[in-house]
Amino acid sequence: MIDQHLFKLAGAGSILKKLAVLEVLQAFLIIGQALSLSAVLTTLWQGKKLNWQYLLIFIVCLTGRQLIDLLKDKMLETYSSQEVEKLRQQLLNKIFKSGQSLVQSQGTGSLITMALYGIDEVRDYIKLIYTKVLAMMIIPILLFIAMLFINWQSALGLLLMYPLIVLFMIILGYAAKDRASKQFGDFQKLSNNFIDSLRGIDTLKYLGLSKRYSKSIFRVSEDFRHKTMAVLKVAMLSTFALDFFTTLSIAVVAVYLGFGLLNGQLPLYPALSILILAPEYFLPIRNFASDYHATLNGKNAFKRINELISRPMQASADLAIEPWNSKSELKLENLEFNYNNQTEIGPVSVEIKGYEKVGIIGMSGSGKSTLINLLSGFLPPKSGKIIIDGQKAATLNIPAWHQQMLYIPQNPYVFTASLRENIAFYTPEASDAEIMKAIHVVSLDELVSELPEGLDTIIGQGKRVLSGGQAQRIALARAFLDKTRKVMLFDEPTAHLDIETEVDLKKQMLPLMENRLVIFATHRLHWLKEMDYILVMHEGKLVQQGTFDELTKEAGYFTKLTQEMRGTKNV
Ligand SMILES: Nc1ncnc2c1ncn2[C@@H]1O[C@H](COP(=O)(O)OP(=O)(O)OP(=O)(O)O)[C@@H](O)[C@H]1O
Repeated sequence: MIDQHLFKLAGAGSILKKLAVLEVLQAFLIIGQALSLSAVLTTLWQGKKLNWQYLLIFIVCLTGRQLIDLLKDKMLETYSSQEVEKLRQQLLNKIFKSGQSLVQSQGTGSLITMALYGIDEVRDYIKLIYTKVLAMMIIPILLFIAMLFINWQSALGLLLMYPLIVLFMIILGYAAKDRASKQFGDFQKLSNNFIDSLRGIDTLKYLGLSKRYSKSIFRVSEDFRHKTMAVLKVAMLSTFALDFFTTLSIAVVAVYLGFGLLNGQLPLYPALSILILAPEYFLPIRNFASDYHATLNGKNAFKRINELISRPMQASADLAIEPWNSKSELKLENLEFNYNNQTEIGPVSVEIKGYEKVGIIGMSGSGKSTLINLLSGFLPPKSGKIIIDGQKAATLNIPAWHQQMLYIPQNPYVFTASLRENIAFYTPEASDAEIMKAIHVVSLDELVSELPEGLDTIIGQGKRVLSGGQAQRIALARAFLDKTRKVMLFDEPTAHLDIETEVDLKKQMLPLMENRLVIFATHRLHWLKEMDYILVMHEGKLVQQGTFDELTKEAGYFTKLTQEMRGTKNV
């Protein structure tokens, strides 16, 4: 019913001990409040003077109770906020460290939901469970003992109802739990679906499919609504059942006490004390039950977040590798990778040296991006050997390797930040003159002159949006500014540019590629002539490798591929 991880949070033991002490104190105050109020009412009933002493005790107990509630709230607010912040940090670390593999497997929407709403729900979950469970474990026991001393028959009567209530709560709790986890699953599906449709809104609009897609969102939302209603139905049913049973047992005890009073077998004071204590005796369990359903989302979110945090991290190798230089070597031996145990990529065996320019060519889906991702260390190989700088490594997920890499993907990300910050991404210390030079090299001068605040204009999502080609030129300008990183990984860096712009840009890019290791995946054949060595990919396999001249002389797949490409593409 309650996630055990909750009690394993740092500092849980200490705060639970403090809360337990406060609950015990509160139980005594409840007893004091009931006894003093009964004493005041009894003396008034007997026609005597108002007993100020008992009234004062009553006021002190009542005020003390409220103050303890306030104190508990404050302690829990501070504690839960601290703990969820740590949890959020751990989750974000996991997301950032795992990178694209985690985002791809979980979905962006689901991860956003988890890091924002999920974490907030965990905060409520911690607060509710910590106080309510303790109150339920401590207060009824102490009140029961007090009632045993006041009138043991009534105390036993009230006790009899307890197992029935607990049993009922367990049954309904299980029913609600099942429904709530389905509801949470739907919530994640809805988030992914929504983000997905927002991202693809242009395509949907152009294809005239936005209405059909909005129906699919409507269907998922409706599913979510039905599942939420199912949870609420069980929640209401259990609250009703609990209220019914507790009210019934209090009524039975009240009738019993009433007869005792009428027969003169029971004095007013104990009868009144029991009557005041009886609802307090059931209050903690009622509070727990009424909030239990509200905490189910928190429980599901907490479970999912813990699962994500404890997912094994992609292996990384903390090798101290030298900055890449003209003598450096990278050897891949039978490197293999597969997506979800299905699509096989590899085996790839290749030796890359110094400042070579290595082209990767192949049809769409042949595995070029996957090979680039393996070389960048963003994906972990399934098997094979990597030898970098004479050192063996199971993966290229090596911090020292990343620090020397310039990576330009097919769709470079433009951050919502100023144009200056976006361009000086690798080199925040770059001067405006250097940035302007980089802008000129990648032919972005026109864009800068159009922007109202020049380099200070905020670009990216929600601000001035750039075209695909402009985003790629920003990525190239970033690379241009950095003189220290010696490894360049290009994944079709000019895919969004028209051929004229590309030819212009190529002139600027070629000097940039000098004295660097360049790995360049491309569809465009004219780049291949600039490469020292070419890897030819076909259906996930490295089918040929060699220099441009060697490959053109061989009657292999490369010749067929280039012929096909010449027939369809500009070269
Ligand atoms: N995240 C993924 N999950 C499952 N399969 C994937 C994933 N990414 C790529 N694939 C599959 O792996 C194969 C190689 O894809 P990859 O993106 O490496 O090809 P590519 O040559 O770069 O294609 P393109 O030129 O179109 O970018 C394809 O069959 C693709 O469907």
